[in-house]
Amino acid sequence: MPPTNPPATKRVTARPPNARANRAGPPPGTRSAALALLAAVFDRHRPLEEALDQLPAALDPRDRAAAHRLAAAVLRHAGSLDAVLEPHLRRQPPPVVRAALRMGAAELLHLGTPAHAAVDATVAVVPRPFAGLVNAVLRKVATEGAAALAALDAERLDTPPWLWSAWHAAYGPAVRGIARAHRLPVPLDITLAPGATPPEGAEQLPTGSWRLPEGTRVTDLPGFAEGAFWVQDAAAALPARLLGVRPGERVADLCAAPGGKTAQLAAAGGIVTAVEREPKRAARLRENLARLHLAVGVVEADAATWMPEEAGFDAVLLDAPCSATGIIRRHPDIPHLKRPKDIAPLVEAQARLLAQAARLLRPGGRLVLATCSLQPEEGEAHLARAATFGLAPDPIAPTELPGLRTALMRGGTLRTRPDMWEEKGGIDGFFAARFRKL
Ligand SMILES: C[S@@+](CC[C@H](N)C(=O)[O-])C[C@H]1O[C@@H](n2cnc3c(N)ncnc32)[C@H](O)[C@@H]1O
Repeated sequence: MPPTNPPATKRVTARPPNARANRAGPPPGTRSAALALLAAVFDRHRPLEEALDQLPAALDPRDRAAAHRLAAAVLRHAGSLDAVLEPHLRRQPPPVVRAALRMGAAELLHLGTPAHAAVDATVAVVPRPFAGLVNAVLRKVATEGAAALAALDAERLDTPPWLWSAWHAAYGPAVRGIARAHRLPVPLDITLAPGATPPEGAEQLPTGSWRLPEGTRVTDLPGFAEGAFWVQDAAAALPARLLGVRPGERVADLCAAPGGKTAQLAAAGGIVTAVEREPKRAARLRENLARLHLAVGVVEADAATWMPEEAGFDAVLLDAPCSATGIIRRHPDIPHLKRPKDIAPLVEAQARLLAQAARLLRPGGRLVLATCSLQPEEGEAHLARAATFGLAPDPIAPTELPGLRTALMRGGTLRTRPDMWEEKGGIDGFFAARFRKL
């Protein structure tokens, strides 16, 4: 379905992103908060989003955003930062000191914090016996770090070897572009509600999404609270569009929270039932839909077994749970949390969900399967399986992907990768395929 651009009625103005200048680095309190985020990911293997939710409620939202930015810089560059730090360390420091060193080095080498501020503030958050070490090492990094970093293969160092091998096998030399994209700042993409006008400074992408500069805080944008738009990467906006929902059609969205795609389906006029298994995530889905003033039936259930009294849906969207290796740009904790052994159980769960999605459709009904993964097992490998569930391919046409023809694969499936649209600021990695029920 081609994107529809609502007529402009009024323009709204965004507060400039990162309004605080970087004269002295991040505001006070953020480095301790960033250390807490890094400990959650590196030491306890918990997702960054969860750790962000657990920061003290009293933390100023700007400090929270700065801590997030700092932690994200460390997670994005951890391998190359370690390689820069290593020559200056005689023995392995304790985890909190290692995290602080990575953080100080990230400020010096990636965030443009002045050397004195980065060094002094990092020294202040480490246990006293390590203050001298951290001071000495970061002073070295301040003077020699940039040259050391330039001499490294940072793209490779910042990519877990198993992912590099898998992406090289799937995409050949493009693996380097993918790894490069993971190290770059990421713009903010939004989808506009029908009839809403874009925030000032937003640029429209060929596929219909709107893009704002990196560092824009969405909650600061006029129109956010009123439900004029929602956050959604340009690639994430494609699967629901490809379903081509018409007003009045009955639509099931099987793995729905936080609800970006549900919102698109409802905004297109579908009568939508959104299924979500996790109660907390279902609550967030309801909140988001309320902000957007969209009426959707939300069901808390396992979509692999959910069967309503009245099935026979016109359209089903299955945005299946996956390894999320396509969204590392926005979630730099993923390479530190996922392991090769995580893929097989996810593929199995996706296959069960696909079988059930097929059962929910009326004959002739449409299904879009999507995953935000770059692993072919979680995408292309499902095509052969779909045939056994009575699903026939419904190839995507080139005209449905304006400006993104390179993402259209043989057989009419979609495969976006983070190295695409490099000049525009990149795009997340998604797989999507459309089917018709026989
Ligand atoms: C990839 S996310 C969905 C993103 C969402 N479609 C959007 O656009 O905002 C997958 C979601 O599916 C949920 N989920 C995972 N397995 C499920 C299952 N068996 N039944 C229902 N929901 C499930 C997860 O809790 C998660 O919220």
